Amino acid sequence: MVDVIRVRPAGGTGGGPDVTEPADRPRRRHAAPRHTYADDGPVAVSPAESPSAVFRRFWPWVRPDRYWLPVAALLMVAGAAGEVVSIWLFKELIDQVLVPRRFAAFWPLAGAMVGLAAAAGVAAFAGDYTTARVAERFILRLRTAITAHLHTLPPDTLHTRRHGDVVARITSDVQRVEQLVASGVIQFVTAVISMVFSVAAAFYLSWPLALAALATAPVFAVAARRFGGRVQELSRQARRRNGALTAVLEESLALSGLSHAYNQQHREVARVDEEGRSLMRAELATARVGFLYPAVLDVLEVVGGLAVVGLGAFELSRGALTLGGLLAFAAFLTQLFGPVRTLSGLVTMVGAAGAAAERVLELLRVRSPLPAPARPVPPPSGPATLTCERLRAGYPSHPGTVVLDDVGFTVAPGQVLAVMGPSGVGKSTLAKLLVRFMDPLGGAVRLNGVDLRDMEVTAVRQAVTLLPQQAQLFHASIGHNIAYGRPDASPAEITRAARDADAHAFITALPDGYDTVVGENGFQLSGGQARRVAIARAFLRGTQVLVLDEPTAGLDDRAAANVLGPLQRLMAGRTTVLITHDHALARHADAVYLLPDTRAGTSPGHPD
Ligand SMILES: Nc1ncnc2c1ncn2[C@@H]1O[C@H](COP(=O)(O)OP(=O)(O)OP(=O)(O)O)[C@@H](O)[C@H]1O
Repeated sequence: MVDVIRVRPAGGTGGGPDVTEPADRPRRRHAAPRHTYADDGPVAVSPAESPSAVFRRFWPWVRPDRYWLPVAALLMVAGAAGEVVSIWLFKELIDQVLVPRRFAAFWPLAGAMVGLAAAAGVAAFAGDYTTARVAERFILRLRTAITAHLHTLPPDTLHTRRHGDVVARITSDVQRVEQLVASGVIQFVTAVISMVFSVAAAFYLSWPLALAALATAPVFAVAARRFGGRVQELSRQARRRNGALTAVLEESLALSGLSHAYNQQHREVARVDEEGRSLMRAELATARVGFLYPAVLDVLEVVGGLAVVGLGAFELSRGALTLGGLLAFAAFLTQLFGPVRTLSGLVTMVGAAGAAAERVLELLRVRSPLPAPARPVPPPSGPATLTCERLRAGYPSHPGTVVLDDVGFTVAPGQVLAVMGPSGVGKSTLAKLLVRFMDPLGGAVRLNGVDLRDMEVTAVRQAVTLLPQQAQLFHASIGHNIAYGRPDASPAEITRAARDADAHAFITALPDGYDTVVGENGFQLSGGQARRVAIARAFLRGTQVLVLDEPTAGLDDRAAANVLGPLQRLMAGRTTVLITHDHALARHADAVYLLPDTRAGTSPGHPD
């Protein structure tokens, strides 16, 4: 029997907060005609962060491997030190074998050089591998942490972002951040220690030459500062463009059916091309500055080298230095420039990684709009009564616009309440409130009298199952999709749920039965089949409260009739809110609630 509980006129009186004054009347947004894809440029700019703030913020993900950082640095320094010592042996080779032509001294020196090279090679290999391990483990931890963080956000918060851009931040931006806080640190420490070694050795060999070689050092420092800052600025653009390209690509592939149907493939190609060009320009601008820096260093290196050779010739002529000493000095100079080059490379890398870090941090700063309760109440275990009390709801993206106002009803255990109303009246918004995907602006949703806001979001979902409008299937086997809400379910339980949902017959007719992989979003299934798989999933979960959001939407009469039986079985004995346009389906409810229409100038709610 269908019993109309209540029909409320638009902006009605009594109960809810007063929104009847024209000036205060909730506004509905009317989207202006739009012919472009997005009005916000590629993706939003993330706030700038100082390198030290970036380092502090990411340290927790480096921390578990903090002892490996000095180990890696030491191994790499050992490798570098081996090279310094081998240069020293080379000096001895010249001064003790070549100049005095004493071949007997050759073998011990040659043996020492080979042994040293092998030891240095092993140390360098171990250092590089340890660095790579620290780096990869950091990336893994951070990526997992960001993903976990994103999953604390309700779907609407996540959907306001471009998914492709989020993916770019979790993949390529995270990789760059790693260079800054893990491998970058090791490289920095190694380069500094190697530099100290080389400078000390150079001073030991000849302090006038060492001073001449270091004369250009201040110019290096100034150049590093200027180039580093510029690279960071340009990298910000490049990272944003990279996010935008991934976002466009993702959207373009997801909507390929639409572009084919409307013969707009060329426009999708053009969009990707356009974003690709923007990215290319940004990357080339960064590369120009990034590559100019080593070129400037090259000139400085030549100037330093010439100063050494000029002064070295003088020192040689007055006998203050041996030929071997001069050649060794020249070799040290290249050793010295090695770390200097590494450090200068780090300058541009820090700039690029800093820009990526800002984007990752911005993502980590997004907070869930659903506050956690101070004293969480556990979910009801037995029969549940669902109550909506003077519910008022709107979206933060449209402040001042009220979608639902003064919505009130009670659904007793085992009852089915059909919620109806014209398109856009807020039916799906109500569904989101009932599973706490969002909180109301006013009023409350209660389960056995407990406000959903007093429960952890996970507790709410332990008690309430939402069957969304779209079947939402993973690119996985049917069995996996059915057991998604209860991964511990046995094959027998999965089969029973599929039988209850009238899905068993078509599943067993598929080539691999329950192991058939259904493709992204279940594209290998018909709409009705996908819907029945989703119903089986809800069966298996078996919560006391069900929220069914348009379970027959998009199905033709026959497919809708096919899901009717499973739906009735699913709803039996459960507290159910059945949101629907479908009068045939609503007839199976115990009562019907017509959602009040808050839209200006529209008539009171009638079911379509
Ligand atoms: N995430 C959102 N952010 C801002 N506004 C939203 C959001 N989702 C829905 N709205 C707005 O809320 C209003 C109600 O939308 P809702 O999807 O709840 O309606 P509905 O009754 O389910 O419509 P339909 O029957 O067509 O599915 C619409 O005006 C819509 O524009």
